Amino acid sequence: MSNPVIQIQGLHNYYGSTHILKGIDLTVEAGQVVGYIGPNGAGKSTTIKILIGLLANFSGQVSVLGYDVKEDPIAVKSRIGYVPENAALYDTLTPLEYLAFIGQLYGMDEDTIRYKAHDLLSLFELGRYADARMTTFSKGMRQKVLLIAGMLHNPEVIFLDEPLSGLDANAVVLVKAIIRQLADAGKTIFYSSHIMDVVEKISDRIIIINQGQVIADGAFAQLQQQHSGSLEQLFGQLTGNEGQQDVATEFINTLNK
Ligand SMILES: Nc1ncnc2c1ncn2[C@@H]1O[C@H](COP(=O)(O)OP(=O)(O)OP(=O)(O)O)[C@@H](O)[C@H]1O
Repeated sequence: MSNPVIQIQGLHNYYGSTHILKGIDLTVEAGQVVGYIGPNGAGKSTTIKILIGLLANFSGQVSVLGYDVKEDPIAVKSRIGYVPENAALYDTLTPLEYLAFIGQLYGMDEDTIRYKAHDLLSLFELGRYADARMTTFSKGMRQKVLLIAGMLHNPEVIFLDEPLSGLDANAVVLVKAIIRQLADAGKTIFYSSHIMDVVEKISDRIIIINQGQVIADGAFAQLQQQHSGSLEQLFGQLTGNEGQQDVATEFINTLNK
């Protein structure tokens, strides 16, 4: 392996006495789209927060773009992009004001921020809302602003936590194309999502974690050599949740009692 963008060795993390991440080892090269998937509570967001220097209560070696995230979290934060799940936007601001705030944090100059923010908002069909307060924005409109905020400074590595949340079908197609083209241009995309058919289609590599451990890692075609079917089916087989039809029947039987 030549020049890894993300390196994780022996990563463990606890919340209180609960052991969440139980020895994660990963190396990610530049130009890959990596889908990081797993059941609710598996530890995906926790891993991403550690990778971006937001969470320091862990043991093990973690570096991004060659910077140790514990020793040098500021260097990491300034070079990566992050689109958080369920982010609280400062919604009394307008998109332009919010993006100006984010751009300044990244040291961008005001003119660049203004024209980029304006153009990027227009490309996401939010141009006419650029100066509107975000208090009235729908979930998808907020998500679009968050996506732009995470990429505005054109980072080398982008971490996306459930990036398609609330987006309409056209915006999903657009974001998928942006992710693909960014990776083709050499950027690294590390993202977590529960939308299996999208993960299946856009990831060069899929990493499945369950209860804080990596249980599968490879291109979709490689994973299929051991477990045939769609990613959704494979996910069910590997994470022990294959009987969802029976669970649904039991759910309805319980409703009918
Ligand atoms: N701040 C916290 N304090 C205590 N426990 C936490 C905290 N954040 C997360 N956890 C616990 O850590 C575990 C992993 O959470 P995490 O958010 O990383 O999961 P996830 O894989 O992203 O799940 P989801 O798919 O539901 O978003 C869960 O059991 C969660 O309850």
